[in-house]
Amino acid sequence: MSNYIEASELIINPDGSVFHLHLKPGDIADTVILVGDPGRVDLIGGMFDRVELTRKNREFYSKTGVVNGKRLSVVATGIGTDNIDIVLNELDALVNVDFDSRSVKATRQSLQLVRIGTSGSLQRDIPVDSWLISTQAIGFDGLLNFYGNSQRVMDLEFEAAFTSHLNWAPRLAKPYVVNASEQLLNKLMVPEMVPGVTISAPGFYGPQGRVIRLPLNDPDINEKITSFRHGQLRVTNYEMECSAIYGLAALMGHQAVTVCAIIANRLAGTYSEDYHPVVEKLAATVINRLTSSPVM
Ligand SMILES: O=P(O)(O)O[C@H]1O[C@H](CO)[C@@H](O)[C@H]1O
Ligand SMILES: O=c1cc[nH]c(=O)[nH]1
Repeated sequence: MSNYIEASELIINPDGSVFHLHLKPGDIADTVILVGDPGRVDLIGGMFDRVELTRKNREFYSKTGVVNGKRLSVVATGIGTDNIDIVLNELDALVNVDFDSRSVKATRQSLQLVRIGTSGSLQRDIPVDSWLISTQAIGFDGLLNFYGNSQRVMDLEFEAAFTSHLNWAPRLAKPYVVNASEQLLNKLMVPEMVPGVTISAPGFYGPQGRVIRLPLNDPDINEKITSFRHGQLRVTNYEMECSAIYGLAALMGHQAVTVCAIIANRLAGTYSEDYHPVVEKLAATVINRLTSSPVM
């Protein structure tokens, strides 16, 4: 069968679960909340009316349950877009690959993927403890460039304006710009939510312009990012996963959105006194919006 996916390409564990996530087809809901911190899975699982299953392997900790009569899953991705490559490919395989015949199903299923994360602000007027929703993501990680036809989901005009403003260094991966799902943006847009454009960086320190001991390749990079404008849009924050979630979701036919609690303001040099209640209220709000009425 030409469609056959070899054992080395999609690794299925002896118990029938997928290699890293240790989840089996049917274990995940249509709506999946993605969090970086595995500790946030217990927080969100604690908001479920009933937990149906819990799985854990490495940093990939998952729960599926029911809230307000709607099935939801929460999956910890760990940190970084390299982990997102694993999580998105395995979640997609769980719904779109027949594990028995090892072939792609004739009918594709679209998941709703909602990342609840933490982030650092790049604009002075977006203070710590704000909530931010990412209308677009800019990937500094380069992950999406490995996939075929990926330019079809990229905003190349935005990319060109951004790289020109920053005088983008040729040794860095080409940044890519991808939009969030319009439907999920509308669903989660509450008055407290600040809309913004989010950079996903392939590191927390140098790649986000932080200097501890090592100097930066471009010491002015954050100032240039803060001053960049593309029409009405400005770049608002750094985190480490959103670009790959938006990019892979768009290529695979899933919907995705990211909301973050701002825990640091890079211009003011401030850090939240305690961001945990901010994340908890954000998660409760997201779950309420996702389960209070049909999303589709
Ligand atoms: O709080 P999470 O979801 O992990 O998100 C942010 O926090 C981590 C860095 O401290 C990165 O994963 C970044 O994206
Ligand atoms: O500044 C920050 C804060 C949280 N997460 C990040 O990636 N960067």
